[in-house]
Amino acid sequence: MTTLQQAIEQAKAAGHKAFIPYIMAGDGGLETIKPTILKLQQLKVTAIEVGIPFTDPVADGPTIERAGERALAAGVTLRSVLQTLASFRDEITVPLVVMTYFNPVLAYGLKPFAQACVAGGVKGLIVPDVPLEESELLREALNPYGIDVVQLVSLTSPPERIARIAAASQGFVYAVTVNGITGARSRFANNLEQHFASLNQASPIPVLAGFGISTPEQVKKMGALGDGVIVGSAIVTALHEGDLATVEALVAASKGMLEKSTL
Ligand SMILES: O=P(O)(O)OC[C@@H](O)[C@@H](O)c1c[nH]c2ccccc12
Repeated sequence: MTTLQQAIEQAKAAGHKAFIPYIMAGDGGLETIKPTILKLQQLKVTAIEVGIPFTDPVADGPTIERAGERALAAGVTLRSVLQTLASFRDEITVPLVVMTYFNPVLAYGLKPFAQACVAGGVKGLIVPDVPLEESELLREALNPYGIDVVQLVSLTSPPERIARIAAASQGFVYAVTVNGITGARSRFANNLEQHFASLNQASPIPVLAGFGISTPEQVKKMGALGDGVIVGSAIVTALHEGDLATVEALVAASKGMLEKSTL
């Protein structure tokens, strides 16, 4: 079992759902990366998805797109993020999952990228613009360094494709809960139960829901469909506004600490 999967299984064994916050690395400047990661680690999140700012973030909605623009304006790059992670590597105990588009990785070179990930304590990788058919390239480059390559399943994937994605994914399966881009949603499709039931059955590893989840109630509801949730835009907004109470409430919901459900 990989480190990432282990962390998720530990949450499960404690009676919790996994909670993975997404942060835009360097939103607020490179120097914010360390305190942000250490704060989230202190809140006992399961893992942290570290987003790399990119000029053409095709899967991202306005919240993450703007956060990326702020980080890019601050001069943040894939290389400087990985160097920053390496600078406090000894203090990182939570598994980190880097989320980047493929172009910066290609420009870096797969092997130097893998080595820089290891130096930064990275345990997993999400590259949304590399489809299943091309993903072997990433696994070949990253797996020798103990880094998982997480695959995304969309709502429209047919059962046979779901099975192949679940078999190839490592650490967990990222089940996208909406058709479209990242960002808070007030409503979700009503066939999610059915979709997750077949996904849970097809997957030998944990299944986490992500996209659109932005309130403690949604964390509870979507977490219940599988093994946990990934929350991006709501976390990015809260961190940008310095609103730690919201971050804490989202994490608490994954641990069953919601006081009253307003579902
Ligand atoms: O922002 P949301 O709707 O909470 O979705 C999670 C998401 O932000 C994060 O996992 C992510 C950010 N950018 C991505 C691109 C593709 C897949 C996933 C992501």
